[in-house]
Amino acid sequence: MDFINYILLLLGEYKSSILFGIFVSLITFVIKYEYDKNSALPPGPWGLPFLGSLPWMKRGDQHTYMVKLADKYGDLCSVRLGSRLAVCVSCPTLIKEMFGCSDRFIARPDTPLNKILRGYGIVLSEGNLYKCQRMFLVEKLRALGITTNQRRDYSPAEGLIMLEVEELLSTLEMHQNEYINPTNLLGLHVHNVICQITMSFRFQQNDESYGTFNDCVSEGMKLYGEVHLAEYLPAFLSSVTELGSQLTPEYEVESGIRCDVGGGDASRLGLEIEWAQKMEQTTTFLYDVFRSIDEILKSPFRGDKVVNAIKRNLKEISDFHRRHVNARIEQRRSRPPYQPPADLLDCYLDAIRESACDRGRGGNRRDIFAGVDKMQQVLQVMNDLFSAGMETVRSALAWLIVTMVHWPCVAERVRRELAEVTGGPDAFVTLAHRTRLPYTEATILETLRRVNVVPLGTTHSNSSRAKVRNYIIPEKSLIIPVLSKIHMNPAFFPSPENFSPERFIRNNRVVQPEYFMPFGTGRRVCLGEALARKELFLFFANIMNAYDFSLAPNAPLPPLVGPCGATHSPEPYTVRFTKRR
Ligand code: HEM
Repeated sequence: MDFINYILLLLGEYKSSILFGIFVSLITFVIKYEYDKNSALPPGPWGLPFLGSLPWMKRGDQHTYMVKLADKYGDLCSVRLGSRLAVCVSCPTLIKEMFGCSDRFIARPDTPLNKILRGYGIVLSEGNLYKCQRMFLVEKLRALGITTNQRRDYSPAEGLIMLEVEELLSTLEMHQNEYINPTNLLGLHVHNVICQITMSFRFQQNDESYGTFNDCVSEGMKLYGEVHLAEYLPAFLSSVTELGSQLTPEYEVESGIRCDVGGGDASRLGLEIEWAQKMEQTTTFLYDVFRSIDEILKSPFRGDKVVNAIKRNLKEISDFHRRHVNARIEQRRSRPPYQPPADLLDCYLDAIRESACDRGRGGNRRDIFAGVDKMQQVLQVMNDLFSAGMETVRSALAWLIVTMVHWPCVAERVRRELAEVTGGPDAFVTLAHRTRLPYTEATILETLRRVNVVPLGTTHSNSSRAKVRNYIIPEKSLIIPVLSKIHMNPAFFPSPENFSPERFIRNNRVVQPEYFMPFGTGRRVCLGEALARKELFLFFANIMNAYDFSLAPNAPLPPLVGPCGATHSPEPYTVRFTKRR
């Protein structure tokens, strides 16, 4: 009893010292725990508690930050983005190993933005749905002649692209000798290629709806590719997750043919706007804390601008697709069944009908929709193909004009090669010419390397804890392939700042090293790679063959670095096209 009293007396007397001792031990424990946890991770900066390294990342410039990290910590490093761990990989062999071999690294991260789409579509889908959809799309694109094999024979896809090339060349003729920004014009025709493939539709010149739609797709890519600070904060994450789970399917399909597109949409849009508003509030708050007022005022994505951008974006894009899908469903009602599909939309509607018939007959054919809402899936695939397939190719073409203005000697050599093979500026360049135009093709590859249209690829994630090079990567980390670091690494590309198409030519043939990966690599390699390569070749070679272009006298050269969201595009510039004789 005396002993207990003695202890209590001591506790009373040294209360503050004991509390202090407990506090110090706790802090030491937390630091040691964090240290032990982090010591198993790939090297990287510690960052701030809760925020990680977010305050150091400029919006629209995260790829530069990732490149700097790789310079400092090596080709496998880690960085905290708020509560999320991101692993940046800039070793091509490692990227191939991680993305190519198993299913472990092919998931997509569950960021709030991704949650809004709830895994529909192709870019963000996972698991069984992803596998079935990828196989389905590869097969259907192949049927249109869109394969990586260099086929010499004419394919339907080449016909669609050539139609747009011809239209572009005649528009350029109308604007001869004016200084124009070619980016939107290129965008219109690239857009038409993907519109034709997906829905047999094309925009006309001066179509007013095109301008708005085009702005939405571009803005969507920009917003999607940016790191929004608020996306990575735990408190915010939970509220967004709640919103995500409330989103209900807006399309109902019965017997595989009815598409009810009324109701639900407004409430879904409302939730997404609410989400965007919350995100913006938090982002603005953090900006207020971490950046100077000047910088905030300069940011083009402040305040209601983000909310309006996302709002307009979602509405315009979904309205557009909904109109076309509805019109097609109507059209199919009045046409004889079992006609060959005209485009991807027809392929999908056929698949929906077939699965309904199969179910009706009690069949057990594999369901390519893996049990998800079919019409929602179709619409999101269309959306994904539009976004992924337009902005990338348009930016690459706009960059090709910039690099040709920067390096006129290369442009001259491309034109010489084209003249020798095609016979002159009045001829059309086709895919049959491709193998005889190695310098032209190598110039396209060198542009993709030098400007990096998709500098950070698309973020992957790991479904389970993984060990890589003796480091531990906790499950559901963000895995970022830093493609721009690889393409500007002097160990792979000597004097990387120089523009030298010759690095892709050996014995007069185009050779692409394994570490050149502008379309990513592995299981989730770009689905549109073959289409993009055909488009880039046909548009670029034909423009170069038929036109000279130049900047206004005394105009500065357009910079080789431009705004970057999911894609990296050039700053606006103007050039004058003159028909070659
Ligand atoms: C210059 C043009 C293009 C470039 C540089 C490019 C680049 C890329 C890259 C780096 C990825 C990420 C791969 C990964 O996750 O590891 C990707 C994915 C993707 N791209 Fe492209 N792309 C281009 C054109 C296109 C076109 C024309 C289409 C449309 C048909 C397209 C559709 C897609 C799709 C659907 C994915 C997601 C694939 C998946 O998750 O399985 N891309 N692209």
